[in-house]
Order: sequence, then C-alpha cells, then structure tokens
Amino acid sequence: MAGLGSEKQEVDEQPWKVLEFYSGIGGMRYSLMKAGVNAKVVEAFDINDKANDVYQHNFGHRPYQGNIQSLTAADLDSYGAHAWLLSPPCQPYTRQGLQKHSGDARAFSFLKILELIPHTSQPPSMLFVENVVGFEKSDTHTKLIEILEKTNFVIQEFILSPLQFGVPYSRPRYFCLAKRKPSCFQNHFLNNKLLWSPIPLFGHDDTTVANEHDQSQENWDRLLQSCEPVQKFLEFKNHSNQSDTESGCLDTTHVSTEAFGDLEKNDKGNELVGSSLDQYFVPLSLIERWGSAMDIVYPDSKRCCCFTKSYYRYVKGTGSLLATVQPKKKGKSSPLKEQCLRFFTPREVANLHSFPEDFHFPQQISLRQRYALLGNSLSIAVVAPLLQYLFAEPLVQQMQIFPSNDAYTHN
Ligand SMILES: C[S@@+](CC[C@H](N)C(=O)[O-])C[C@H]1O[C@@H](n2cnc3c(N)ncnc32)[C@H](O)[C@@H]1O
Repeated sequence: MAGLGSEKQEVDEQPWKVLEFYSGIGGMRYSLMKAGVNAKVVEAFDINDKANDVYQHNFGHRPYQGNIQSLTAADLDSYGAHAWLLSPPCQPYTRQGLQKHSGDARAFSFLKILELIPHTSQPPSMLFVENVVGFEKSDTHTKLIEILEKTNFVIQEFILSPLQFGVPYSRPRYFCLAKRKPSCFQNHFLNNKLLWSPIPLFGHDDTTVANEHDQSQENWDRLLQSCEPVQKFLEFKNHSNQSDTESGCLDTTHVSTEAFGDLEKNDKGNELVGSSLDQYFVPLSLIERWGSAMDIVYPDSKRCCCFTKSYYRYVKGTGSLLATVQPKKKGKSSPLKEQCLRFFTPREVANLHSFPEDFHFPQQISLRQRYALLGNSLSIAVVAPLLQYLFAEPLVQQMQIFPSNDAYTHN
C-alpha cells in the first residue's frame, strides 16, 4: 500500500452513487450539483414522458420511464447506490386533496419502495425525502419512520421555505434526512427532531434551534426584509409607475384576449411558447371575476405565493400574479385592471425555484406543461444546503467507521 494519505485521496474521489426517484425535471439533481457534493446520479425514475423529455434535454440522459411501484429489491441492488433521493407525489397529503394518505393510489409506489429497503442486500447509507407540509402528520410518515428505524437509520426532519434562504418565495416543504448507522449527522442532538430553522445546516451547533418555531409577526417581518425583491427574479422588467392621470397600462383587455386566442399550436394542439410578453397578461374577464381572490405582488415585493401545477390554468390559489404597473397605493384599493396584471413566466418561476440559468425546456413542451412541471418541482435554494448537510461526513463518524485509521471508502 502506498502512503495512507495518497490512497485516501484516491478512494475519496469516487463519487457517491445516487438514485433519483420521481425525478420530474431534475430539481434534486440540480440541488446535488449546487451543493457541490461529489455524487453521480446512476439512475433517475419517472413515469411522465414530458418530464423525462425535459430531464433528457438538460442532462443528456433519459430517466427510466416506468412505474416505480414495479421495481424489485434486486433491481435496486443492481445499482449499488449509496443514496436514494425521493420526491413522491404530494396530492395524498395536500389540504386540497382528499387526504387519503397511504390509502391514496398515488402513495402506493412510495410505500412499496420503503418496504423494499429491508429486502435489499445493500440498503442505501443515506435517504432524502421531500413532500408537502402535512405529510409529517400522515400514516405514510408513520410508516416511513417505522421502516427507517427498523433498518438502522438515524433521522432528522425539517420544514423549511425559500424565504429562509433569501428568496422572496413562500413554499414551505417537509424534508426527511436519514443516515444509516454507523453514519451520523454533524448535530446528533437533533436526531428525531422536526426542525423549522435552517441554522443547523450552516454548521451551528446551537441546541436551542431544536425547539425554535417562531411564527411571530416580528420574525416574519425580519425574514421578509432579508429577502431579495421579486424584481431580481424577473426576465421582463418593464414595469412603470402609475401616472396621476391615467394608468401606464396599455389596453390589456385587448392585448390579453388576443394573445390568449392567438397562441400558435403545434400538431398535437398544444400551444407553442413564443417570446412575447403578451401571452402572460391576465384577461380582464378573469380580473373582474376573480380579482378579490388573486394574490398580487409588485416588483419590490419580498414575497410571492407558491406556484402550483395549475398555475396559468387557474388564477385563484395557484400562485401570485405580478402587477406590472406599480400604483400609487398598492393592493386592491387601487383598480386592479389598471395594474396590468400578468402571470410570472415559466423562466421566472424557475428563477424563484432557483433553477440555474442553463436550465431550458425543449421547444415541444407547451406553456401549460411547463407550469405543471415547475409546479411539481422543488426549491433548489432549500434542497441544496439540506443535501450538503446530509452528505457531510462528521469527523466523529469517520472515527467510528475506521477506528484503526483505515482508509475511508464509500463502498
Ligand atoms: C412531486 S413530483 C417530483 C418532481 C421532481 N422532484 C422535480 O424536481 O421536478 C412527482 C413526480 O413523480 C412522478 N411519479 C408519480 N408517481 C410515479 C410512479 N408511480 N412511478 C414513477 N414516477 C411517478 C410524476 O410524474 C412526477 O414527475
């Protein structure tokens, strides 16, 4: 054996092998890249061919297109993966859904994968699960924790939002991080805790954060003030201030109805995505009908609402709309039809999800499909530091695995 140092270096360069379940448009993979983790996605899995088109367009690899429910323990063993990243469908646990939890057919594939863990000859060393807030109260969550404890994992859970990472975007999500013993977390005193603060991710070992869940107005105000303005995330920034006499808005009724009616269609009848801003203006008829239920933000706002997969199809409760003319007095006291309301573009939603600039949709993906895929995806600003924390190897862990100072290996 050459000097221990050189062998350690050589072995350390082996990337962690990762499986990306429910890969969608690759939010987990981008987060892994952003985290700077030395990892290789050895396979991604998704049943949706449109999502797989986008994934392939950006990563040059088409995910395994099939039902995750049909994978076997032998299939999973064949990848020899160290980490499993999972973002299963969230409809079984959303407030809008029927909350059937594990009884919902969309939860079956996730339960099946969990049940396979004890049957694999090489279970993963690390596991990461993302889902909606509410999942932590479901019977699927109970099952997840039961299986992870039985298979020797230590667990830390988080509920975090991009607002806590300087992004003016409210999308709180549940995360489960698990490491199989003898692996351990840097802050082991946070094991089996549900945390609402990102502080442990930044290397602080402050024990008080374990109980911190400060929902006070002051805390929210402080958080929002530390965020960038929405303006920084826009691709079209041509908003104006309202003049005293007339709104700075052109005839948006005309622009929007025309634009909505005239969208070019491809041979399957899906509208093609042009580069014009016109297609994003909200028709006057929708403003008149739904104006009071819309969430409206301004370029200088420090918060916008979660974009769901139904954004652009519906205006109520699916995400914020942008007022492109800043009225003297913000809000609904100023006539909405003079504020030139528009949808955020898919690129702007991707920006708020912290997707990199080189992320693109292939031409054949329609506008609605783009919003649907983005609405299903995740915030890289939140997931990247969580993955960094998950993959970090505390010194004590290396000592536990290799008490006699053996060379460290992932295998
Ligand atoms: C919440 S989204 C995850 C999105 C992903 N994290 C991203 O960044 O885009 C869930 C994904 O799981 C896929 N999916 C749902 N059920 C599946 C199943 N049984 N087998 C394979 N993929 C499934 C959906 O097509 C969808 O893309």
